[in-house]
Amino acid sequence: MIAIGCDHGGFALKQEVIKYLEEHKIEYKDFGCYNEEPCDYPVFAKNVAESVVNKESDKGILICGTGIGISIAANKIKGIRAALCHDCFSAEATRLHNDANILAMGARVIGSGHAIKIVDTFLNTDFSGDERHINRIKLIED
Ligand SMILES: O=C[C@H](O)[C@H](O)[C@H](O)COP(=O)(O)O
Repeated sequence: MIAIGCDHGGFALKQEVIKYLEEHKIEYKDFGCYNEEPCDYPVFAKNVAESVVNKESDKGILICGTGIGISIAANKIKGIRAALCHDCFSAEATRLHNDANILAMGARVIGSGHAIKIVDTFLNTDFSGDERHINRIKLIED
C-alpha cells in the first residue's frame, strides 16, 4: 500500500502519479488534498507519514510546489526518512542507502514525465541491506 498526499501546488502532479499507480495495479490511499484550493502541506505530510510509521502503508509519496516544505514536515515524524528527489539517481540511491520510506517531489520543479520515472525508480528499488547503511540509519534513529 502506498500513501500519497500533496498540497494545492502538488495536486495536478499527484493525479498523474495516481494514474501511474492505477495502471500498475499498485494499491494506494489518497490522503488529499483533493483540489487546487490553497491548503497547508504539513497537514498532508503528517497524515501520510503516520500511515507509513503505523505500517498501514509500506511507503509514501508527498508532493508540494517544491517538495521542500512537505519533506521537512514529514521528517519531523519519528521513523520517517523522507527523501526529496528530482532525479532517478537520487531516487535509487536513497532506497539503496537510506531505505527512504517517503519520496517527496516538487511539482513546480520537474515535469510529470520525469516525476513518474522517479516514482517508478523509487518504488522498484530495494534497500541494499548493507551493514554500513544499517548502522547509519540506526544512528539517525538514535
Ligand atoms: O515548500 C512548500 C511548498 O512548495 C508549497 O507548495 C508552497 O509554499 C505553496 O506556495 P503558495 O501558497 O504560494 O502556492
